[in-house]
Amino acid sequence: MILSKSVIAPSDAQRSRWNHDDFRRQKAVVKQFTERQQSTPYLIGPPNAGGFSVLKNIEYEDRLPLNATVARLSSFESLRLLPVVRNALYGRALRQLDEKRPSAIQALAIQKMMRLPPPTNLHKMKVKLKSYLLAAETGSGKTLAYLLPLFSMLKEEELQNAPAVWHLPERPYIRSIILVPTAELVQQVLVQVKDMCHDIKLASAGLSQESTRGVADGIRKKQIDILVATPVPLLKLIHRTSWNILEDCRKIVVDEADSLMDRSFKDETQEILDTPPRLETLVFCSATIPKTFDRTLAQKYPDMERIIAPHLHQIPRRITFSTVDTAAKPFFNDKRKALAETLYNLDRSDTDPGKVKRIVIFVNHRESVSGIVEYLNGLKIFTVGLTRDNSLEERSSLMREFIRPTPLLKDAKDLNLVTGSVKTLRVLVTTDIFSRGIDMQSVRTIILYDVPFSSIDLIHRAGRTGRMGRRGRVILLATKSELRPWLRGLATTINKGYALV
Ligand SMILES: Nc1ncnc2c1ncn2[C@@H]1O[C@H](COP(=O)(O)OP(=O)(O)OP(=O)(O)O)[C@@H](O)[C@H]1O
Repeated sequence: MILSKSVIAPSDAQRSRWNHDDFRRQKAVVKQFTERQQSTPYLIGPPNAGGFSVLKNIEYEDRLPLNATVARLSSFESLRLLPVVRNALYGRALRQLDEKRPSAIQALAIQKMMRLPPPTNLHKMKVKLKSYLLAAETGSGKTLAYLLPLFSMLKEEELQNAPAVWHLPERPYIRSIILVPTAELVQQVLVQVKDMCHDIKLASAGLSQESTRGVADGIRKKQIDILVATPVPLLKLIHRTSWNILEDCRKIVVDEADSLMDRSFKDETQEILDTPPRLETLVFCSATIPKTFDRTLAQKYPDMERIIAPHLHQIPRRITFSTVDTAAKPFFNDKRKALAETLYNLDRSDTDPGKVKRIVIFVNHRESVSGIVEYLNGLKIFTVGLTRDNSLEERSSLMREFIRPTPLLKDAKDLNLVTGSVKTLRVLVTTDIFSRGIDMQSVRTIILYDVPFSSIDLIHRAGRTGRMGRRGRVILLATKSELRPWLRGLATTINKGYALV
């Protein structure tokens, strides 16, 4: 999974188990790694470290030139965006910020995606598919990185009266699609799209497994510029419509693309991508590039342009990572006790004085959620659980409370906080349904109750805090059996800014 000298240095017991060749090979990797570490600020480890390597390794040399480009593009004015889109960005998406600057992935994505096509090319009826991969660390503003070019392209086509627009029929149509994996993300992205499109004047709609049949069928009767959808309901709609409902769709964004292109979703996603007869722009967006995803993209879209932010696969330095050894005294492998003690410490800590402290606990299996919720509530720590078993309505209302700005403690009564011994905490126990894409700006602490299955899960779970320049902390609880050698060095590895593999 990871990659530092400390992580892969063998213990005496291991040393005796390994044969001589293995050990020499391992030593060579450490040496190579250490040399690179001394000469580069991006500490990328050997891909075989820990014997668990799922992410594509992005070489330092490939990251370096990007920094110079990002530095040059330090304002939205220096990027080719339509004024109506820039105004909606300033007046709506970033209205609360005094200084409005693009993040690295936004600068790179807008620069590369808005470069083409020149206006004259738009008069050709058949346009070659242009595909992109946008990859950047969690909380780095990837949503706007694909929305801003999408809005600009759609609007530009209207203003130039391009074939994509004058060819549009009187009947209903869908001009572009944003595919996301969950109903929560449909809601989150749609809110942002609708907010900005109020000014930009583009029509949008949402479709997920939670949409009623009436809502789904209603989509067939509308003229939609941007449809935000999950794959399965969209596919069902395509199948039960007698004409090709994606006849006029020329742009598709696949958000959380590594998950939408993995085994569980791949067939549905690919069928959707293959349905529009005149697809021009295809954007895959992700915070992680697993090797399998990388291979799929290379095979299916060999001409794809890869736009990769310099800090991909690193957990941002503003997030402090620590490990609690639950095998040690005084927990003696009692993980729940270690969790309670960790929460008591957070309650007493002086971070966010006078404010409610929001904490998210991730577990690997949804069956574990209710037990932990019961246990913590028994200790008068206000805790709620959130799994797929909750209705979308319940999930949305719980989510809203964790997403909106942190309330002051004096207002906490309004939030129905229990009057227990632990007054400052509001805890959410959940699984990976909440780990991807959800923008929890006011969550400062993430507790990993279980060791994540892979570096992919680790990056997404940890990424719910420390978003867009904010500080955060991640605490991993590990029992004796889970404390494998690479795990002991994980905190050092992450806090030094190593990219995970
Ligand atoms: N240029 C910017 N300046 C300041 N804040 C921004 C900027 N762009 C986006 N944001 C804010 O940063 C937060 C994170 O953005 P977003 O949800 O798009 O991140 P992400 O990269 O998609 O994360 P994840 O990988 O977890 O899905 C959002 O609240 C968004 O409004």
